Amino acid sequence: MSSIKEQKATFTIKNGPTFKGVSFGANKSVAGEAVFTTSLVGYPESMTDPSYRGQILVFTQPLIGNYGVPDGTQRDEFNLLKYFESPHIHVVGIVVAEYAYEYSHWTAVESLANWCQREGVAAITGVDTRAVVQYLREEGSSLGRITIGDDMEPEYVDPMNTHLVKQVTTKQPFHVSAIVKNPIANIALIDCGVKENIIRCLVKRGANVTVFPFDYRIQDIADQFDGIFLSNGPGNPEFCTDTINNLREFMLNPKFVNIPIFGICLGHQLLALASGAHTSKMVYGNRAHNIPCMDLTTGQCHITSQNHGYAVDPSTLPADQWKPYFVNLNDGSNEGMIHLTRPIFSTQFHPEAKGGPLDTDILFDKFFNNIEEFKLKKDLPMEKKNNINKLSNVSKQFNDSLAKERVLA
Ligand SMILES: NC(=O)CC[C@H](N)C(=O)O
Repeated sequence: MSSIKEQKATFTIKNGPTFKGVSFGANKSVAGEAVFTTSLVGYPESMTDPSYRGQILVFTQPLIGNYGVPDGTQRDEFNLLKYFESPHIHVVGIVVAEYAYEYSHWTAVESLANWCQREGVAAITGVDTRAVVQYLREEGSSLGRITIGDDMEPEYVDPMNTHLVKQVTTKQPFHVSAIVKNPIANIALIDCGVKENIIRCLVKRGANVTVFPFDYRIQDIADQFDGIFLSNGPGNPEFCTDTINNLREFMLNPKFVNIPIFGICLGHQLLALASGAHTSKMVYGNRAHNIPCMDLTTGQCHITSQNHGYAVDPSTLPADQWKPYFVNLNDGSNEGMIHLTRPIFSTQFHPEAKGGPLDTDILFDKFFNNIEEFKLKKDLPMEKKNNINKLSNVSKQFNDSLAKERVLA
């Protein structure tokens, strides 16, 4: 139960309506981009997803907080955070219709209110979130602010004008071990704000994962790995010029034509930009756990988890190299691309789905199949050629010398 004393709060959309409510979070007025998610569960995961950096998140699920907040420091067998997608909250504020002042769940260690207060995150309850969504759907994504009590109204700030990836990327490389005797692959992951469950989806399949900062020169180390992963992350993809340039150099180097790549969300957008395609801001974005996407190679529909405000324009994909892989069956937007000749593909949605449906988890298996094929193709001396377990030569010494979790500062 929360011990806060009731304090009024106001949620205002720039050039739009004002909503009066009650504060249940930090005593701190905030400004950011107002976005909404229609997901029914998963507020701890969404709020700690680095892709939400700088945003005010409006939950359309009317009752929020009823299952409290789990212990964000607990780690699993891979030393990954068990319940959170990164160690801290990335949204600057949350807006809910009805905050559940009483919570109950076997994993809960504190209330959503306490967590927001500890993390300096504003929270307002009593808002007609249906009206907020109606407004945002008509007018498109907008800036917003939450003002606590009689505070001075904070200036509106557009987080999309900042290099948010720089803020959330690991500051040094780190290594997550597969904890099996014979790891099946060494994967290099470019961290633009990676979610813990993406790393988990890789290590639980038996790969060692070395995570590099967003601007790490992937083209200098790629030949020591069996696969490259490009992570999700916040903000406008066009800000990540370092990553885009590195990827472009990588793609142009004939030495790397057989290396598998898999990119998710921002990773998909960066791969598209590196290939010469364009991205643009969507009207209000897609944030939900139930978005139908069709696999254009099979005609099958999958229900997907999403959180993005930008999209790739598929008509700008160089048609001699790429084809669209998935399409959104609600709004027709691009949901992925696949290379015509190389083992490279990417998705706009989140196959790791934390939270959300696991329909597209098979895409991680597809990435691992590509890795197996790549290992078979490797130009090894004849006597080693049939040894499919022959791993790339990333040095154990290098991995051992690295941090074992993301480096925040
Ligand atoms: N989840 C993500 O990676 C989001 C990608 C990008 N920041 C967008 O909003 O489109």
